[in-house]
This record gives sequence, C-alpha cells and structure tokens, in this order.
Amino acid sequence: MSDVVISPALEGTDSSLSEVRDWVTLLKPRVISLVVLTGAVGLIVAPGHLHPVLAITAVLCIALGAGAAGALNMWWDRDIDAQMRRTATRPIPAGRIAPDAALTYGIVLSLASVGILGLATNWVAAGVLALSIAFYVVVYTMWLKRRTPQNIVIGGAAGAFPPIIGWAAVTGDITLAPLILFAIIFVWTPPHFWALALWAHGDYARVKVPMLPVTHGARETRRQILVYTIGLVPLTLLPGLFGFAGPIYTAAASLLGLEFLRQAWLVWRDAQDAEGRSLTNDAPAKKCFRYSLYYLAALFVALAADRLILA
Ligand code: HEM
Ligand SMILES: CC(C)=CCC/C(C)=C/CC/C(C)=C/COP(=O)(O)OP(=O)(O)O
Repeated sequence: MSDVVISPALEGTDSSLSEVRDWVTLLKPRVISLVVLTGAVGLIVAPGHLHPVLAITAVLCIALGAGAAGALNMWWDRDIDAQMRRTATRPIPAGRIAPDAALTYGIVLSLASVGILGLATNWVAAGVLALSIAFYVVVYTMWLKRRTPQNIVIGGAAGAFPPIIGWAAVTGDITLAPLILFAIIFVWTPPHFWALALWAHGDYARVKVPMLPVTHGARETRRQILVYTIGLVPLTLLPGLFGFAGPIYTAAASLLGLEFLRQAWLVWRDAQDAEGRSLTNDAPAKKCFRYSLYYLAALFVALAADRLILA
C-alpha cells in the first residue's frame, strides 16, 4: 500500500475549495434550482421579448436574491440549526463561517440582486424580488416560523413570487396570468413542506418550532396535505381555462395532478398507531415529498414547453 503525500500547495487548494463550497451552501443551491426554474418559466411565458442577455441576467438575479435570502435565513436560525440533525452541519452552526460574515454576505447579495435586476429590466420586477426576500427573511424566518403552525402557509408566499418576477421582468406589469402561477406555488408549498415535516418533526419539536405535526399531530397534518392537494389540482387547470396555456400543459397538469392526489391519499391512508403516528417509518410521506419536487418542476416545464412548441 503506498502512502499518498499531499503537498502543502494542494492542501491549500483543497481548503479554499471547501471554503467556496460553504459560501455556496449558504445560498441553499438545491432549493434555488426550483426557484430559478419557476422564475425562468414566468419569463418565458410572458408576452413580449427580452434580449437574451437581459433574460439571463434576470434569472441570475432571481437566483442570487433567493440565495441571499437563504443565507439570511441561516444567519437568523443559527441557534436552532445547531440543534437539528438535518441542519447541524451547515457552515454557520458548524463554525466554518462567522455569523457576521454571513449577515454581510446576505445583505450585499440581496442589494446587488435587486439593484442589478432593476437596472437590467425594470423596478416592478426588482420591487417584487425585494418583497420576496423580505417575505422569506422577515415574515417567515424572523416572525412566523417560531410562532405559528401557519408559518409556511403565510410565509410560503415568499417562494411563490419568482414567476411574477420573471413575468414582470419582460412586461413591467403584473396581470392575472402570473398571479395564477403565484397561487399554484402558494397552494403547493404546504403539502411540499408538511410531507417532509411528518418525518422531520422530531427535530422541530426539539427546538420548539411549532410546525403542524408538532402542534396538531401527524393525523391532522396528513389531512391538511390531502386538503391542500385537492385544492391545488383544479388551480393548476386555470392557465388552460384562461387561455394562456394550451393542451400540452393541461394534459400534463391533469396527469401530474392525479399522481399528486394519489400520493397525498397514500399519506392520508398510511398505517398509523392510535395517535396517528406512522407505522411505516413515514415511507408514503417521504415519497410524497420527493414527488412534490418532481411535480412542480414538471408542471412548469410543461407550461414553458407548451408556449415554445405551440407558439
Ligand atoms: C416556506 C416555504 C417552504 C419551506 C418551509 C420549505 C422547506 C423545505 C425543507 C425544510 C427542505 C429540506 C431540504 C433542506 O434541508 O434544505 C426543502 C427542500 C426543498 N425545497 Fe422547499 N420549502 C418551502 C418552499 C419551497 C419552494 C417555494 C420551493 C421552490 C419553488 C422549494 C424547493 C425545494 C427543493 C428543490 C428542495 C429539495 C432540496 C434538496 O434536494 O436538498 N421549497 N424545502
Ligand atoms: C426570490 C426568493 C427570495 C425566493 C426564496 C423563497 C423560497 C424558496 C423560500 C422557501 C425555501 C425554504 C427552503 C424554506 C425553508 O426554510 P426553513 O428555515 O424552514 O428551512 P431550514 O430548516 O431547512 O432552514
């Protein structure tokens, strides 16, 4: 067996690489990917034309703004993140990034994303980006998250703004169509998050964050997931009914919606003990959470495909 000798120069590269990785982690890159997709689709389906360079700049600003909001969320939540298994290794609780540095980073990136978007497109889009950052950081993270189980119902609006931002970047205004896209993400968020909270509730209970499964139990959470999903599916048919999406989107929304209903139904029907706790290690809830991500991505891709193919 040969010993691997790492030269000091390579060690340096290694540590600066992991430092870069930590700064990227602060932006919650995996969550951002779906935010970027919904924002980009808002931009694609909006009537009118934006120069490709400006369109790419707008999408990058949405990503940067959402990432900055994620960094500010992690700065504020560093105390509870340190105590939750899922979040304890994040850069701030693990001591790899100083809280003050993360705060500065989040503020600078927020200002930069809003400023650049305003200069590159218009101040309606930039204003909605600023609003969504404020909604996620102030309304959800600082105010509602630790106070009420309705935290993600109200605070979830933050993540529903990106299609409006994309649309407004092209048109400079906000009409019924982007508001419907907002409503779809708004109603999608509770089943998305509560499916995860069903099996992560131990973490939330430990840090006294009043997520629905902690305050109202697993059975009520399953019921709410089903109720919101039943509300969501007809909402996703509105783009077709209002004439800004065609048959590709409507067919996709129907099929994807039926599967989401089936997943939510299986969560509701999951084998439970007397208190409604899962006897299957929350297998249906885990599947439903994963499906929620696939669902929203596929729905928005179908909307864009409809517009690009049938245009
Ligand atoms: C207040 C509303 C929301 C809450 C509380 C929430 C919560 C969560 C949580 C706790 C996770 C687990 C992964 C992690 O540790 O980061 C997660 C994953 C995810 N969320 Fe949400 N979410 C919300 C809204 C959204 C929205 C609006 C989107 C995009 C449109 C989104 C996209 C995603 C994606 C893509 C993942 C998977 C990340 C991965 O693969 O690790 N979420 N969400
Ligand atoms: C344009 C813009 C600002 C978009 C961002 C909006 C957005 C996607 C918000 C929700 C994302 C999310 C992972 C929330 C969870 O926060 P949490 O604190 O409950 O989760 P955690 O415990 O994993 O930190």
